[in-house]
Amino acid sequence: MLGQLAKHEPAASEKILSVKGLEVSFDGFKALRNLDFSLQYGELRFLIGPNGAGKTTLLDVICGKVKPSHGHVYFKDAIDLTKHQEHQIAQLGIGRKFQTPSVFSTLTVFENLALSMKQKRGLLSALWAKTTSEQLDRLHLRLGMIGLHNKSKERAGSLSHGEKQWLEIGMLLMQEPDLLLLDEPAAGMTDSETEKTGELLHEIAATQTIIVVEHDMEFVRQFARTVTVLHEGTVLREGTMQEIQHDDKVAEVYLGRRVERGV
Ligand SMILES: Nc1ncnc2c1ncn2[C@@H]1O[C@H](COP(=O)(O)OP(=O)(O)OP(=O)(O)O)[C@@H](O)[C@H]1O
Repeated sequence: MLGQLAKHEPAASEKILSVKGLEVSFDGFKALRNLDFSLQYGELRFLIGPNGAGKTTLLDVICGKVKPSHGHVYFKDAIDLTKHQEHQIAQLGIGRKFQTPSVFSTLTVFENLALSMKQKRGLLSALWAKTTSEQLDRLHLRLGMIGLHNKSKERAGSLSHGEKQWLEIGMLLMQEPDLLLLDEPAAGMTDSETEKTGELLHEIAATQTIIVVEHDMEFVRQFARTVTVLHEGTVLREGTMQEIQHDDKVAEVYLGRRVERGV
């Protein structure tokens, strides 16, 4: 069933995102400096680095929230995202999830997902319009993926923090984005919720591409394939977690300091 949702079958080596020479300045302070970064289809990429390294700013540029002073961000090879507005970028197939879940708490889990479906209708008509069987299939598929099938009729406000996060990921998935940008998806979760979230990310990466900004190194160690370390607005290192953990420079600027502080 998952395979039916894959709209694009690119070659394994094809890039979905290519960031070149990116620079972002806030009142003269360079939050990103000459940053190059690329991502292939189906990757689950973790972005790590010390506070202020530029991780959130990079996601903000990709989704159009922040415009760079220099550089380009190419999506699917030809589309330069720096030339598009935030809502256009969402329509092009990039979904962003912020750290705090924002679900409609008085609506049920099912209604939250139904409202998020990619459609031209307005919010109210979307809620009352008849759901087609194809849409129902998609809704049930996503409900299953996020582990909330048995809570579909419960109000979102009554869910646990972790369940709300999964619902929001499910809502993003209903938009069928090709690229998902997730900001600390496991923050504040219990150990078992964190474990489930990691498994969910791997399941999503079977058909879509994901960038995760993360500070929880245990989570990264357990679930990361490739890790990019940002430092002072640029890429310091990239590799497997194994490689990153044994890198002296990364230890000096980030991981070593975290160990010393017991984080
Ligand atoms: N809107 C803004 N105005 C001014 N400075 C900003 C703005 N947004 C970010 N910055 C600065 O840019 C730098 C990079 O911030 P950013 O939030 O991207 O880092 P980060 O790696 O995500 O950090 P953290 O892990 O703490 O979230 C920081 O020094 C931050 O203070």
